[in-house]
Amino acid sequence: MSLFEIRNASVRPGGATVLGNVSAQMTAGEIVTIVGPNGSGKSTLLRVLIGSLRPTRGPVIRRRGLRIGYVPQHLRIAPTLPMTVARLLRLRRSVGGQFRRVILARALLAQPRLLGLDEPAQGLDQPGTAAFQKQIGEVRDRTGCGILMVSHDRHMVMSASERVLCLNGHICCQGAPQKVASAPDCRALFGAGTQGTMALCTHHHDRTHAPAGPGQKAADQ
Ligand SMILES: Nc1ncnc2c1ncn2[C@@H]1O[C@H](COP(=O)(O)OP(=O)(O)OP(=O)(O)O)[C@@H](O)[C@H]1O
Repeated sequence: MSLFEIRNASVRPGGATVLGNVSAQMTAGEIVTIVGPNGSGKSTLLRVLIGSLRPTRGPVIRRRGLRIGYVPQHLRIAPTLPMTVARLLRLRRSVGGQFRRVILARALLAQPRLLGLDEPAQGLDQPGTAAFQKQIGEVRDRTGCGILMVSHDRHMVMSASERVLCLNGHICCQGAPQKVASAPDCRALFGAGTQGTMALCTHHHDRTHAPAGPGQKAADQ
């Protein structure tokens, strides 16, 4: 059985469509990455799938009793935490990668069956990214949990994922990263400036893409 399934879900905070008619599912032990341009709704979709945001329309069905761990894109330290500002800054600066690993370890304490990671490689250098990527694979192999990530990092996408969801307000296409990486279609979506580094979609696009960007309406299907 799937860990979750959403069918034709839409998210319209304040009336503007951020996600339109999105359907997705994921099975246990899968590593899936959501990619897309800035503002294409990746974090929003992740939040819908892990249950921290209710879609405006469409059912979200989760496996009964599904334990979910989540590492958000922006880490907020509670202002009430007894820590000096100097110590906090030192922590963030000196151990950016380790800090992320600690947050991941904390998310794993609850032994989640689904782990949502929003930009887990953010702030990591290449060795840090490679180590993190290895850790993610080990976590999956050890626990069998499904891992759902949002990432802009090509190495994370290409090496760590088994399936890629390409998003631009709706799911444009999905598939194995190595299968979709060479597709020319997606260059238009990600822009020529990427020189194809994020050209991750090979599937036929059944609609033209509106330019993506913050504040712009996504195509609602
Ligand atoms: N609660 C909200 N109310 C209004 N607009 C929202 C809300 N949440 C998200 N948005 C808008 O939806 C769009 C998608 O946001 P989201 O953070 O999901 O995109 P993203 O693909 O993760 O972006 P990035 O790559 O920059 O992190 C943005 O234009 C954002 O401003």
